[in-house]
Amino acid sequence: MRTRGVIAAAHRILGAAWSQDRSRIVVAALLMIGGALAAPALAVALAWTTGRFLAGDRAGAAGAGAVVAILAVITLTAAHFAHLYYFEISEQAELAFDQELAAASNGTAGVAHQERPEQADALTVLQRESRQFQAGLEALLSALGLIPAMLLTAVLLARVNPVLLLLPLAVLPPLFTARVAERITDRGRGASSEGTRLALNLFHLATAPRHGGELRIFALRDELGRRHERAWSQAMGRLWRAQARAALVRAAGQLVFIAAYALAVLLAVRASLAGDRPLGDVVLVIALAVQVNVQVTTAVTLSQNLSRIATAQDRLEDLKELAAQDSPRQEGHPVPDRLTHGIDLEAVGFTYPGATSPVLHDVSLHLPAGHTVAVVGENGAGKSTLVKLLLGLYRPDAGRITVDGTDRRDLPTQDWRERTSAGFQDFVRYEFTLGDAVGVGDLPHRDDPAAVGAALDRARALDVLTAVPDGAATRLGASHDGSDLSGGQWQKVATARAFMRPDPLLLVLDEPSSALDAASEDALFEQYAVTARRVGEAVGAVTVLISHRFSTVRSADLIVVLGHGTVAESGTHEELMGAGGTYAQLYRLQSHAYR
Ligand SMILES: Nc1ncnc2c1ncn2[C@@H]1O[C@H](COP(=O)(O)OP(=O)(O)OP(=O)(O)O)[C@@H](O)[C@H]1O
Repeated sequence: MRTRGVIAAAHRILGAAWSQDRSRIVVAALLMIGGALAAPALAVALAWTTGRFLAGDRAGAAGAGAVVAILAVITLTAAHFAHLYYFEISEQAELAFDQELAAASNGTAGVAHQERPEQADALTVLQRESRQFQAGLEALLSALGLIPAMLLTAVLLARVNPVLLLLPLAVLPPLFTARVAERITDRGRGASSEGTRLALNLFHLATAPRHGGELRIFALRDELGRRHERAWSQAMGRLWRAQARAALVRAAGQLVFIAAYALAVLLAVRASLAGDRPLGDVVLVIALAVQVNVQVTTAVTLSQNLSRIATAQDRLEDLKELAAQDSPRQEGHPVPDRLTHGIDLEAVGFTYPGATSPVLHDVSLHLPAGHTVAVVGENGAGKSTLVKLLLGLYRPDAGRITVDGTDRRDLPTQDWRERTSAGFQDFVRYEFTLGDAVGVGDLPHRDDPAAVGAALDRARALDVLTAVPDGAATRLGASHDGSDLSGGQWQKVATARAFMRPDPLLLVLDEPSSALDAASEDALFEQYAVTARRVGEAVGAVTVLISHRFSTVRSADLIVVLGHGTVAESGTHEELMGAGGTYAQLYRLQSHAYR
């Protein structure tokens, strides 16, 4: 057990809760302590009731019985009332953890850390652990009640017979076998997880509305049903066998405690028959011995929970440390108001975290200020990677990128970000109102209907506004009972978001028309050319467009063809056609296909 880590975690949880609302914590702690002490007190009251009853003291027995009832109510309800007091505070602990995790995850300059295997794994584990933090305060408050309750139980048992102090030792075998059983069940879960995943996937396939058409056309219902049943029964068979073995192991451990329990009761009975102790002691031992089992088991579970929280906390700190190595640059060379020269890539090379070979190598390019640049190349050529480097989401491993002669890394990250905009290929579907889903592209103007309307117009997406029931106020996405958009409509919203910032120095559109119909695509590119010209003239912006449609890229001022991770060709449409290389071949191929 990592005692120091656990103490640090406990200190942190209590400290945060204390600073939020002392009085609630005090009341919750008192209720937990009261509830926990009521259990051994109940055993005493039972013994007392028995004694009074045997003594023929009816009134005394009735009074003691009333105390039993009151203590029983306290035992059963105190924890629930305590929960009402600490519930909100413990939810806050989870929220605080989630926020810290989100900050560690997204508070960096780039996104590379999220892809390094060790950090990606830590993130996945921490996302699952977040619920633990909500339970942390409850665990601590329970521990606060448990300690005096265990002490009181020990004192009461020792008074009957000091040998009974050995009872907690009898709880250890069941605890040990419970852990072994848990491991057996875990292994069973692991062995059946592939089958369970497959079965769930088949179930999802068979029930998700969007698969309905295909399933009917190919008459796959029964076939899926058979596969689902096979996968499910295979997985459940394994799990059942594991659980049966685990139950046997658990029962073996419990037998040890049952033997010790019987022995303890026998000791009390013998002392009572010998007239050394009152008969009430037998009742006391019967009730207390069960509590010893509960107390020790709870203590171990609580310390395991706290240990898990401590581990999660350590992981989060490690993640924060690693993320801090890539913290956004706050100061540096000021970002120019307008570009006069442009953006240069000088022998840039890049390898994804965890990958063995570079995606880009020796890329040298001049992207002139105020010009439109089109990037083309086959799937996986590195086009999206190139624009992510330009946007500063990844850092080049080799070479550098300069903005009007200044290394991009010397520009304050936030200032550079504010002068860039992008429509990504894997854009986000924000389930906000339509207005917000567009407006967040420029937070200061998020609530400005004119700015949102203009962005929608630039993206040729005004039809989305009229297609939804409440215009810009329509909540988007399935999670709101709102209007779910089509794939093309979502893409139009993403492009409109990219057009929100009024004067970007770098505007990137990565395949903005992949989901659009032909008419929408033409309208978008027509409007894109207008926007590119406008920002080019206004601030010398460089607009970068990635597209597989050669007819749309031909009008770009510069066309860059990527191949084998580097620049294969670059020039204007006319120059590249004249050179008769890859571009010319592909262009002819596409125009031939269209004809
Ligand atoms: N996050 C990532 N981690 C590791 N490898 C990646 C990652 N993203 C892309 N790659 C790899 O880098 C290469 C270039 O990918 P990229 O997305 O830049 O290509 P692209 O030219 O934009 O392709 P497409 O035309 O299909 O969109 C591919 O081989 C891809 O598998």
